[in-house]
Amino acid sequence: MPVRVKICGITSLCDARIAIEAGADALGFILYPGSPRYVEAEAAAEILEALPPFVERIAVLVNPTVSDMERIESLAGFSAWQLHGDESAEFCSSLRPRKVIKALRPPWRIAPEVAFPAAALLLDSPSPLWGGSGNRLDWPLVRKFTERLRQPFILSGGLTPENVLEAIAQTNPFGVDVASGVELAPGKKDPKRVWEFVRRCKAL
Ligand SMILES: O=C(O)c1ccccc1N[C@@H]1O[C@H](COP(=O)(O)O)[C@@H](O)[C@H]1O
Repeated sequence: MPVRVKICGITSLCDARIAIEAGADALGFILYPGSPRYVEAEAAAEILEALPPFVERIAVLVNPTVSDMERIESLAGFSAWQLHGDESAEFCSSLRPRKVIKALRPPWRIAPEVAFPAAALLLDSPSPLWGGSGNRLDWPLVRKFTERLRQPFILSGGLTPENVLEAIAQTNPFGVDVASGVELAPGKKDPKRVWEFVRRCKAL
């Protein structure tokens, strides 16, 4: 199965179009105010309205309340929710039927054999800002953990056009997710790096 690619930290329609033209499957919008890639829900909604179909639109949040999510839902049409904080299994379960991607950082405190109530897990590296650190995960450790996993997982954390093929070869993820590794500056994508990242993933 071809690996799915998410380009995260989109803050403008121009960058969204670059990622789509490059062949990305999903775009991520950081709705967490502590991030240098923060985009207000109203601004994200304007970008989403201009996007073509068949592109996943992911809202990235850190420890949201249900009412935060309901407010965003009233403004913008996201297709899935990437929860990047300390959200519990019970909280994720309560969000059904929304599609949840739950981000986890090592040390992983879940048993991989027990399905977590989320459409997918996203494995990221530790970060003081919850995400977008550019720090790489220990891929052999990821492999060991995911071998027993019973649901799709997305690899993230410090991926770049230069290392993504090695990361995929070592971990065999359902998808890959990149924010800082394809940027000119936080919140501004580098078109060449976006194209190169997607091209390498899709050439597999
Ligand atoms: O990118 C951010 O600023 C961010 C902030 C808060 C939560 C998640 C965030 N991004 C996610 O972090 C990972 C890894 O990013 P990077 O490629 O290492 O820069 C990725 O899943 C983003 O979706």
